[in-house]
This record gives sequence, C-alpha cells and structure tokens, in this order.
Amino acid sequence: MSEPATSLAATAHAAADDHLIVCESVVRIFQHGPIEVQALQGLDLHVTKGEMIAVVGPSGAGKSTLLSILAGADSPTAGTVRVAGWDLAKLPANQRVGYRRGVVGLVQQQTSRNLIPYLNAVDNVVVPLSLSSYPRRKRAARAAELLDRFGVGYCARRLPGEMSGGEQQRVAIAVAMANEPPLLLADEPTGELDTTTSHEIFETLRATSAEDGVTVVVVTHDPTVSGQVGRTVAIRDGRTSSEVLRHTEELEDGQQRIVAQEYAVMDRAGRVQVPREFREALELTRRVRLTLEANHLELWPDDRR
Ligand SMILES: Nc1ncnc2c1ncn2[C@@H]1O[C@H](COP(=O)(O)OP(=O)(O)OP(=O)(O)O)[C@@H](O)[C@H]1O
Repeated sequence: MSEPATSLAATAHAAADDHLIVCESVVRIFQHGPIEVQALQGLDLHVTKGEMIAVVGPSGAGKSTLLSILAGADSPTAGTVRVAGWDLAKLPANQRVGYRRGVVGLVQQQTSRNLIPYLNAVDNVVVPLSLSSYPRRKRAARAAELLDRFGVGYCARRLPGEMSGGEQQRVAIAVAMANEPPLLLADEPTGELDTTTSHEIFETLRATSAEDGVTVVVVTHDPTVSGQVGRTVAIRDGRTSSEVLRHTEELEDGQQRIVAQEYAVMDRAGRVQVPREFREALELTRRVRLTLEANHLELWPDDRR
C-alpha cells in the first residue's frame, strides 16, 4: 500500500503546467421553471497528468455534476474547464463527440449502464473501437487483449447478464480504456460490489493509472477507497472544501507509514471554509479576528461579542 501512495503523492506535487484537468470557478445552475439549483458554485480543481484522485462529499454536493462536465456530457454555466487542452466550456457540439470518444473513458456505478446487454464482452469492447475507426480486422484481437489485461479474458463470449458485478465492471473498464483515453472517470464504480471485489476493482484502476499514466478521477463514498489514493478532494455545497494529501514517511526503525494531512482549499478570491468542528469548538460565528504572523495566520473568535 505504501508504494503507490508515495508515487501518487509525488505526482500530485508535479509542475503546475502539467495539469490534465483545470477547473476554475466552475458554476453549474439547473433551472426548473422558477427554481434554480446551484449544483456547482465556483469549484476549483487541478489534477496532474497521471494522478489518481478520489472525490468525496455528501449527497447532493455536486460530484456527479462535476463528472458529467468532465465527461463532456454536460456544460458549465460559467467558469473554466480544460481537459487535455480541450476547453469544455466553449466546446461546440460537433467536437463534443470527438472529445468523448478520444479523451475520456467513463465507468458508472450501475454495472448494467456500462455495457450493452445483448452483446458479449468482446463485442462490447469492439463498439468504441469501431466508433474510433480502429482497423476492422484488428478489432476483435485488440478487444481480447484488453479483456485479458483487465483479468476477464475468460468472459470474452459471455453476455453481461452472465457475469458477476465485478466481472462486468472489469469489462466496463476495458470498454472505457479501448481508445486509450488520457482520462478515466469512475462514478462510484464499486458502489454495487462487495468489499473484496471493490478492492480488486480499485486496484485495477490504480494499476491503470500507475502503469499506463492515465489520469483517474474516482467519485466514491467508500472511505477505504479514498484512503488509498495520494489525494482525496472533498466537495461540499458545490465547492472544493478540503483536500487530504497522503505520503509515506520512513520511521527510525526503517518501517514506513502513510501520513495523511488535511488542507482547506482557498479559492481565487482568498475564501477558505473553516470546518464545522473547528467553528463549533471555538464558537466561531459571523465575525473572526485574523492576525498575520511570520509564517502563519491566526484566526481568533470575536472577543467583542
Ligand atoms: N439534471 C438536473 N436537474 C436539476 N437539478 C439537478 C440535476 N442534476 C443534479 N441536480 C441537483 O444538483 C445538486 C448536485 O447533484 P449531484 O448529482 O451532482 O450530487 P452528488 O454529489 O453526485 O450526489 P450523490 O452522492 O447523491 O450522487 C443536487 O441538488 C441535485 O438535486
């Protein structure tokens, strides 16, 4: 467990211009008649090429909305979203198809939504290959190779209904990776699976990131999943509220341990959300006092209340 965490944390700190994903002040408003729902309210997120991150947050925080935008299935109302140099806020409809076929692979929670139920595993993987004009003669061999790579070569001739949930998710990853996209998005990919199978699927995603240099964004409620990546980004009320970075530290006896450090995320206007438990512990309410010290800030309760 320690090695991947080290390399992922290292990639998290790579050069700023090495970002595959750049989200700045992203807003997404859904309008239902007179009612407006602000699903994303100025979200900032940068993800380095080859990094794997987990996105967590309470129900309704905006995680799926973010993933839909990154997948090219939805557009932001305002803000900047760039993926692999594609400007998704301004992407014309006729280029959206090219983006979705070549730049991004998507694995969803419901195993049944990832695969075409009347096609066997090989034919499911052949579908994206045919859409990208991969040479016809080589498609079946490439599909078989991908199924082998993700450990489900033995399912090649089975229909999705003849496979377990874990096998279906592996085939779904093979489908998502068929055209070698630089970005793999997974929305609760282990949500319908038992703990052991979840762990295996997660390991597969991690290997894809580490071995093939694919950037992976996983939305998850599973704390064991989020605890195994170099960076976990928490979204609250449509904004990135905090990030946990993990790295390995060597102890005096040569043993290694993983150290996790939580950071609040500051937006471009300098706004930081103070976690609720901190606010409650010191009874911080509407007004706080800030003092600048040599290498840190102090934030004090309002003593004039
Ligand atoms: N198509 C839509 N039309 C209207 N409102 C929407 C739409 N999609 C999402 N929302 C709203 O936007 C907010 C964020 O939803 P989103 O699905 O992104 O949250 P989430 O963090 O993925 O939640 P969950 O963990 O429950 O899947 C919610 O208030 C939701 O009701």
